[in-house]
Amino acid sequence: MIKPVEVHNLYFKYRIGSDYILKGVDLSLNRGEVLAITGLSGSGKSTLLNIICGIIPHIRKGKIQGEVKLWGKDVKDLKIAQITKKVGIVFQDPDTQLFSPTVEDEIAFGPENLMVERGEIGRRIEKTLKLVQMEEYRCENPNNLSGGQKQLIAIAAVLAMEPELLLFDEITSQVDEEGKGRIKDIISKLKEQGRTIILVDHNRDILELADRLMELKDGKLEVKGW
Ligand SMILES: Nc1ncnc2c1ncn2[C@@H]1O[C@H](COP(=O)(O)OP(=O)(O)OP(=O)(O)O)[C@@H](O)[C@H]1O
Repeated sequence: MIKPVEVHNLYFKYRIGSDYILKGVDLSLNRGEVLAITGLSGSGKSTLLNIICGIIPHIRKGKIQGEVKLWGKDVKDLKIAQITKKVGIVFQDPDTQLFSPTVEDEIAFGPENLMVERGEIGRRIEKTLKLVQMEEYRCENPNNLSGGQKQLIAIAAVLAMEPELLLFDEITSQVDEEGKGRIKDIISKLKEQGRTIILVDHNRDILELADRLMELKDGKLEVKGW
């Protein structure tokens, strides 16, 4: 079966800053697998996720060597719009991801860009708001929500695009304990649905949801736990 992600001997350095951040990363992810990645601050976890979703090198530049394949295709040969259809990323800070006047508009934005039909967008709004248990906030301005609630909306907005691969980059680091619990429940449900996920996190409860745990250390991915 074609793998969603295959990375082989990946080296990467930013234009500014002379050292390589990634120094021979190998990674193979199966469909339906939940992979967790840990590592010290600055070890390159976000950099790796940004390469997998095409932000690097399409938006942020740097020097990449090695192979990165999504569903068997080299990311170099894919346009960012092609990657966005299949790979969704949620960042640590929801404020970088929210900009619409209402929660509903926010969730509709991604599918609208993907030219999804109006009725289907409505269904996706209902489905994702239910999953993150934020139905009563549909008409709110996202700016009026708490940090944890904003993160739930950022998750819903990405899920509404129905990506085949989800990347969660420290999505619990700016939310309180209740928010962490809710995000844990959401990831559990996504796992039950057989979604393919790479999550970077420091929260043990979240990491334990993964099928596999790896650590990014000295520029390489190592098997860390189970
Ligand atoms: N746009 C950039 N230009 C130059 N250097 C960068 C850029 N973004 C990140 N870096 C550097 O690359 C290294 C890896 O950063 P990255 O954010 O990938 O690490 P991380 O493991 O995700 O860290 P954290 O856990 O703190 O989020 C760090 O030394 C960082 O300062």
